[in-house]
Amino acid sequence: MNRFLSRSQLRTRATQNAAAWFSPFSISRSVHSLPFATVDAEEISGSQPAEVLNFVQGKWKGASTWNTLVDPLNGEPFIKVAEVDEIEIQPFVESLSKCPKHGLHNPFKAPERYLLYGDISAKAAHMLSLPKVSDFFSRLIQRVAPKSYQQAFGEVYVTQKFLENFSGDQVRFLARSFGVPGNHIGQQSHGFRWPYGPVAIITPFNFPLEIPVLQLMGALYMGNKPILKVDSKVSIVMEQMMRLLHYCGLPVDDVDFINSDGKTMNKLLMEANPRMTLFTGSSRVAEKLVGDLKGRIKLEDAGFDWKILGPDVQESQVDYVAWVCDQDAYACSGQKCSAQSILFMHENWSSSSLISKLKDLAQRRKLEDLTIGPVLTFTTEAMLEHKNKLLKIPGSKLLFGGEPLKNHSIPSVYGALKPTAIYVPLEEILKEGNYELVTREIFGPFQIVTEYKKDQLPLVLDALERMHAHLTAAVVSNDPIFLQNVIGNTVNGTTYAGLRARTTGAPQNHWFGPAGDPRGAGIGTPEAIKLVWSCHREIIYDFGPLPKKWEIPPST
Ligand SMILES: NC(=O)c1ccc[n+]([C@@H]2O[C@H](COP(=O)([O-])OP(=O)(O)OC[C@H]3O[C@@H](n4cnc5c(N)ncnc54)[C@H](O)[C@@H]3O)[C@@H](O)[C@H]2O)c1
Repeated sequence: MNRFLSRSQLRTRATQNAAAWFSPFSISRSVHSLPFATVDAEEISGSQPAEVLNFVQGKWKGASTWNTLVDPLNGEPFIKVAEVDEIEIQPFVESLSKCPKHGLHNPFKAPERYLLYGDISAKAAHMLSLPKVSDFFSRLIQRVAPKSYQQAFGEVYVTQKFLENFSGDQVRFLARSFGVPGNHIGQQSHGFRWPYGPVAIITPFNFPLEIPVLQLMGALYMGNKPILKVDSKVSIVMEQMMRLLHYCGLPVDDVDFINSDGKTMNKLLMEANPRMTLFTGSSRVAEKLVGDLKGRIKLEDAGFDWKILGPDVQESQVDYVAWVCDQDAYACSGQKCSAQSILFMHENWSSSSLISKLKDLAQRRKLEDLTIGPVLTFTTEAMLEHKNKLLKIPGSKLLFGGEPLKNHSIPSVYGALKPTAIYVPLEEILKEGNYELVTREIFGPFQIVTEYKKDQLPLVLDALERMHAHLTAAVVSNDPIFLQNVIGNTVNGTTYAGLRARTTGAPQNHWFGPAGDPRGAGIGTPEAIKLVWSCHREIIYDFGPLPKKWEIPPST
């Protein structure tokens, strides 16, 4: 999609739709500004820096420290985040502790709030459907987590559709219970979905809107009171979304929103003792929090996501498969937790034009439209060093990329690398000394490519068995026996299978999350919400009456 063309189209539609939503009095205002927003995504700059606040106990609040963020595209200081430090966490701790373990609502308490959240979701979905609003969030995402307009818009769109899915009565259906007849008259057991009460949500930088909104709303739907912390680099997006949610009727006491560094948040968690924490981010921090929180946590952590190209190749499909590989590995500059990290090609594919087509597609990515852009958690040097280590493995070679981006002003705290692919022989990957290096997640435009011969599928499966993260995967084949073999011998939580299989794609219509780990969380679907944000409670009704002539039996 051409960014400028699409934005002007969006603007026209925005004017029409906004007129239907806002009162006649506010139409002219809505064309120029949004009723909830406190920033203009286009205007934020060194001379007009934006400010990001915290929200606690029903009020927007500053902090004693302002963390200044630099524009990832030019290094200009452009956003000031009020970051709470360790001695300022008390209001957040108190606010969370006001919520009882049985939550703000449950099937026996304030059930009207299930309907309230259906209404809030419907209104928020409608707001996001207004092109002016979706354009605002897409641009704001681009400012802090540079990705193409279409990728940023995708986040807004998924969020809108998710909110539509949980409009009307759908929130109360999440809390659907079931009953089983008992052993005698008057007895019945009922299973209920119960909230945890005070909970915490911690999310990373790469999806500034989608991940926090989907998890936040899931937590609220089930009756919890969350404190939400988004990576400060991008928390401006969620700060503005909080304002939109308040505008759509979110009760101000239901959610606290905090900006802080990881250490302060860690301390807050230890003091506030939330009954459940949902962590999305690196495995390093995830494992630390599992210990600190004594296991009261669910994880969406690192992904070293794989794709296997099966034996069935038709030349007419090569373009398509190459295009999906390019999108999976390099869209959002490889900064999706579902990004393709390693590609296992059957030898039939290596003899096709796949790699040369993949190289052409990767090379048409450019900084101007952000189809390639800054890497926010790896420097260029760190990625080049990783490349050099890989190239020392016997038989490995650079397929393409492997150089810094040119002609840019991305600050050196961030990375800037051309889309890169490195071939490493399968036998070498499996060697003890190499395996950890090759399967290290590089959160950037970086993938490993390897080849397997027709009798080497067991080696591929061995490589997959040894991985520690099992998030997404793709098995590109329409051969049912091949698919059965690979799916039956692996565990990834979100696995695409078939000729059109991809590793990325976390829409609202299917489960997204790791498998093979009892701590694994999920996002997006009713099953994910129920699993992450509620626990099972069984009420066994036993009303009687007592049998006639009942007598006290002997002790047992
Ligand atoms: N599985 C998923 O759904 C998913 C989605 C997106 C990203 N990720 C993963 O996230 C990683 C990239 O994000 P990142 O590098 O910013 O992750 P990160 O773990 O460094 O940070 C994630 C969040 O945790 C906070 N944090 C850091 N230390 C903390 C501590 N001690 N206590 C509490 N909070 C703390 C950070 O401030 C941030 O908000 C990649 O590994 C990627 O695969 C996973």
